[in-house]
Amino acid sequence: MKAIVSLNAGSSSIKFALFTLDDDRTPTLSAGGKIERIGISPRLTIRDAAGALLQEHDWRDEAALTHADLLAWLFAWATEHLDGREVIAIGHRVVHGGTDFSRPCLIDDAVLDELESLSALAPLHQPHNLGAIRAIAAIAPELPQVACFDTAFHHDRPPLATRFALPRALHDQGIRRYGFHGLSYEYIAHQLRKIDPAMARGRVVVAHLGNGASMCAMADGKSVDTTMGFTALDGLMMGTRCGALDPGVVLHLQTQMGMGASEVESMLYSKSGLLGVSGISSDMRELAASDRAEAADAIELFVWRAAREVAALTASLGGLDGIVFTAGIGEHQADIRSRICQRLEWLGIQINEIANAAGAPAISFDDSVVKVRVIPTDEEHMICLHTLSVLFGVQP
Ligand SMILES: Nc1ncnc2c1ncn2[C@@H]1O[C@H](COP(=O)(O)OP(=O)(O)O)[C@@H](O)[C@H]1O
Ligand SMILES: CC(=O)OP(=O)(O)O
Ligand SMILES: [Mg+2]
Repeated sequence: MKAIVSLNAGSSSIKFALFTLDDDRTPTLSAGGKIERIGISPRLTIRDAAGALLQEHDWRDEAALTHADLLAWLFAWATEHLDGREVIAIGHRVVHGGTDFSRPCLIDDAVLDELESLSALAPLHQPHNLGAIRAIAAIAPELPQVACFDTAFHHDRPPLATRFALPRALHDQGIRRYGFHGLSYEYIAHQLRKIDPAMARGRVVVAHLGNGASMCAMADGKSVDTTMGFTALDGLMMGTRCGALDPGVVLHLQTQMGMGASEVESMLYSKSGLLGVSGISSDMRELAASDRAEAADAIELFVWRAAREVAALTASLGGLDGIVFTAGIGEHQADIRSRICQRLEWLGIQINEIANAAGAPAISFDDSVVKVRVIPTDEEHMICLHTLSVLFGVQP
């Protein structure tokens, strides 16, 4: 049986899925899993389509294990467990597509070189995405690999939303707001159309709150604005990233405090956010379980910034009909959802605390002006559909 593999290397995780194809090329999930907490204490789980556990592994306190180490482990596991399935292509999430890549594409050396030149704009992601592609090309040079871009969903936003108030020439050189998490937003837009078509046609803010976090303002399922910009540093506070920051701080760190560019980069990408403010962890579950004041400060800032960005995106949309929470924190941490919504009551949001705590899919009261939903994201599914579209020309 033919199969497609989707690989999604995030900043703190590698998610993957194996889909088998029936005769008319419809994909069915066969197994999927994730290695999470990379850089802290990696943990792997692989499940079959029914959710039954196939494999579990804990690399306790092995913070030094890299994405590449863990990928090698995963290949070895996959090779042993393909059970006669023939992998016909691998689809990858590639975080940055720059100005040129507005749709998924087959990867060749020229594409790889161009994507490599964008690595500096996504240092927590692009090197892992491209590293996986190169590793697979070395083992199976004939196997088609497809790049699916996080930036593509935002490509057709109104031009205003892509512009920085910088000299015009810089925009033309590609220094503009791109936006990320596009595969997740595209999947949510598809799901929302099925689950709640009226809301899908309206003005919706999708809050992708994971280790990386951003929000997308969607009108009729299309991105009109988003919180991330030129890089995945902008916007919300994240696990280890600062989010929106007065650029004067960067100048001050360099000119007055003598920090070099790479030191500043490492501070903004890897030592800030929840980790930087709490001094405890980048992992929201750990902070929620902590009774230390620093953990509470970090969570409060995360919530406050999130509520502020929902309001900003509401201005971009000219009003708000719905909010969708998704990704690790958005799907699983009811208290964070509740606290963000409480700060937005003035917008007409009435959250049903019982439904929210119970993990229900709709978490606002029926008469809430703004409807609030939780929809689990599935970037791997979107990657599979895009890979099929590149191979066989069927649009997702
Ligand atoms: N049940 C859960 N599973 C995964 N992540 C969770 C869960 N509950 C809370 N989280 C939080 O979600 C964040 C990870 O989100 P995720 O979307 O998996 O990240 P990534 O950006 O690496 O894809 C962490 O802060 C984690 O603590
Ligand atoms: C773009 C981004 O921040 O991705 P992730 O959430 O996977 O880190
Ligand atoms: Mg992610």
